[in-house]
Amino acid sequence: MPVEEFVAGWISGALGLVLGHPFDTVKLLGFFKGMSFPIASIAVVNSVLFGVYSNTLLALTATSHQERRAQPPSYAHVFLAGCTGGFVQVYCLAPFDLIKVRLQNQTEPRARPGSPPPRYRGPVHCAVSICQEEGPRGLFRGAWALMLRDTPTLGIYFVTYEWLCRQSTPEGQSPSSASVLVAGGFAGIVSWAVATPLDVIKSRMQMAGLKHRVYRGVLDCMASSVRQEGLGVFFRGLTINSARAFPVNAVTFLSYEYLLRWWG
Ligand SMILES: CN(C)C(=N)NCCC[C@H](N)C(=O)O
Repeated sequence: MPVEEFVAGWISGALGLVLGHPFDTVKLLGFFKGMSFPIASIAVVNSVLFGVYSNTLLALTATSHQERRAQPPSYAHVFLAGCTGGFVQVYCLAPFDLIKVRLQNQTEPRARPGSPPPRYRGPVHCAVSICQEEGPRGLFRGAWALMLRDTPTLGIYFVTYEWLCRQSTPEGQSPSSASVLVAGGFAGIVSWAVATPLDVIKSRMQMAGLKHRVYRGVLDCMASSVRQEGLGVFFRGLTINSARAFPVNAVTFLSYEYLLRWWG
């Protein structure tokens, strides 16, 4: 199994995240809180995403990343490979994402005189506290919502990227840097626009019992949220998700492509 896509995914994920973290936490007035942790974690998650995506395409089309410019895979295969990568990366992402959301929801990162101490002192303390309070399975709170969010949207993510690259690149040639940046950025926007409703539900499931009531499942969380806040609740954070998604994914795809060209 070629490993270069896993390595390129790891590095490109870290580079993309540095750009996106302030956007990600501004939704919760957090800015740069908990940044060091996601760099390591999302780099690993991105490595799994791009590695599984590329190797699934290899299994479906018998073409390597380099060969795919001359023999482009069908969009059906790209979508299926993207969904597979999206499904598998949830197993890595779920604990990391839960810890990130819990830390970002702490508006008081450090104890201040007269104010209650923050619930979690950092990512490791957060993980240990969740395990002690809920058992290891507690680290996968919200994983179903994450799986429903990421599996289809990552198929859309890679299809959008491939389609936009092909629209701006002569047949059989590699896309230019500008094409990769634009295609990656819009792939991020389109996929996050589709993902936002379940992203809202996912975050509520992850904060259940702390900031939201405990839900009986994804559907209960959706119904309860609509009852209390209307259908608009599903689009909370859409603007910031989209503003963040363009630079993050433009850089992610550009660094991924260049690392594989350099490697290949
Ligand atoms: C809609 N979703 C969940 C995605 N498009 N995920 C893949 C992009 C991940 C990238 N590190 C980011 O944070 O945007």
